[in-house]
Amino acid sequence: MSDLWQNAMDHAVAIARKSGELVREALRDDRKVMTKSSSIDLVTKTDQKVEQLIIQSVREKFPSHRFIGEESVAAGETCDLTDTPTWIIDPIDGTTNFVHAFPFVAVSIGFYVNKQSEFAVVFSCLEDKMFTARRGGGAFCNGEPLQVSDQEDVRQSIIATEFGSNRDVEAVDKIFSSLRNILCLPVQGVRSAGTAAINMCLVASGCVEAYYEIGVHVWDVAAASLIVSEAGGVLMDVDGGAVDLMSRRIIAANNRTIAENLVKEIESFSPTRDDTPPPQVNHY
Ligand SMILES: O=P(O)(O)O[C@H]1[C@H](O)[C@@H](O)[C@H](O)[C@H](O)[C@@H]1O
Ligand SMILES: [Mg+2]
Ligand SMILES: [Mg+2]
Repeated sequence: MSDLWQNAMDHAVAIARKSGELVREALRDDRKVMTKSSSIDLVTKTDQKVEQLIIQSVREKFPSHRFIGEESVAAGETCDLTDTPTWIIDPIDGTTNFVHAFPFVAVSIGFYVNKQSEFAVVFSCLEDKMFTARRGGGAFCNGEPLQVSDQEDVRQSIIATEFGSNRDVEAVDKIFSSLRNILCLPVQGVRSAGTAAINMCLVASGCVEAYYEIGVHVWDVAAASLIVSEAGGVLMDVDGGAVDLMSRRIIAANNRTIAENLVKEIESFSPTRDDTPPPQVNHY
């Protein structure tokens, strides 16, 4: 039977590759930085250009589809996931890396129908690694199948996490307290690639056992979540419940045992959800 979404997935791979070329060119010539919510929440013209490129090209081919894009939401678009086919886009995952030429930068495209992930593309454009997954069809890197690590012992694991862009002291204290608990289990190592999507692809590749973060956004994790689950991994909320992509909290792990070990050590908190409507402005 033919795959209903094959055409869309082929387009996602092609446009992610083209976007990656644009990112690589910009890395050589144009990394002018602007800020969003704070002095450490960075955006560049390239983030905006890539998001526009992806949205315009998809709109031409699939006019009825909807979008959730990081830079469109920053510009005031809503962040609602409905049953309509929706492309969830992070044009540059790892903007701070991009600005500093730290070599992990990804273009991330997730595709959801009826709120279920159908396919995913994460292009780690400086490593030239194209990660893909199709629901029920497995996960791949440059066409090679991916499989999570079979490690069951957290003490023999590497855990990835990030510090995010929240510098609120209470949140930073919780982040450090969780990190301290996990380091002192002890685990064999803690790593940060600087991008949620690549951290999760490292889980899918079996290089790290788990990744967790509080403060991510839906566009950071929408694509890589399917890549992790299709590689045999699990997704969990930091309190141990089912993951909710709008909640800005995630554990992506090779198996439940490792994920549950992390749940015990993480001091959780709840950032403002991505699907919270913006405050109403009264024009009297
Ligand atoms: O803003 P971009 O798209 O570069 O993405 C984010 C990363 O992916 C996070 O894991 C990470 O912790 C950062 O906060 C960063 O916001
Ligand atoms: Mg991102
Ligand atoms: Mg981004």
